[in-house]
Amino acid sequence: MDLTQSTLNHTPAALLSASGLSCVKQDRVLFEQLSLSVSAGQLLQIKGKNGAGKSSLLRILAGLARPEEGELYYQGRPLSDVSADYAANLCFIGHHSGIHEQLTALENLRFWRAATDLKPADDLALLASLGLAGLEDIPCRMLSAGQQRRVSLARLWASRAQLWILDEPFTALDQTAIGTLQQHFIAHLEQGGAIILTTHQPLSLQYAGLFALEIHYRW
Ligand SMILES: Nc1ncnc2c1ncn2[C@@H]1O[C@H](COP(=O)(O)OP(=O)(O)OP(=O)(O)O)[C@@H](O)[C@H]1O
Repeated sequence: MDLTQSTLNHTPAALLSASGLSCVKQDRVLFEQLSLSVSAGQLLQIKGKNGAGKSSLLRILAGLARPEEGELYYQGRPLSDVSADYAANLCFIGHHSGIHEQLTALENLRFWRAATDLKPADDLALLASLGLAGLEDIPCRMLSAGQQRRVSLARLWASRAQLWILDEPFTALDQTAIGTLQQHFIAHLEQGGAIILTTHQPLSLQYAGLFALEIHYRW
């Protein structure tokens, strides 16, 4: 089983790299000796069947869970030494939308800006650009699944983080929204950003810096 990207390195040129990662859940080894790296301008897609361990890997890469074995490096330095810098330069959006359902779309964005120390900006215009005009003041629990996902993803337009880690970002989105998001991915990558994501949908991006890593399901 090849769980090592061909571009692997831990030099400062790599924004995030990992070596020898292993993860065990419920006595099942999801993956072991997994190594990867992502640099500015690169998008790394984590592939694998349901239950293979993609979300578990993303949580480890985001610093939200610890691997059984292995090391993570941010800009060539052990993640544990630079965790605050890493967190400040990371936008993680997990499987669930991560929005507060009792709050409106606008309140969610403002809450998130405050929590991440971002300056106030024209969130009404941002929400309108994501097809949410007229829905800004409705509690998010009353929005559709795709609309809630759009509110969640609005963070990617507001964030200054260089690294995005996204778990199934296209879930519940219609084709228009998927197209808008993919264009935004390209713009982020062209500006020196980096993205690690999972998706069960084929990526239709025309971009040179795309890489993939497959986690093979293990019993
Ligand atoms: N918190 C947990 N406690 C126990 N087992 C867990 C936990 N989280 C995940 N697992 C198990 O780990 C395995 C991998 O789960 P994970 O969510 O990483 O898979 P995935 O590849 O993202 O799947 P999918 O494509 O369905 O989203 C599953 O068998 C799951 O039951």
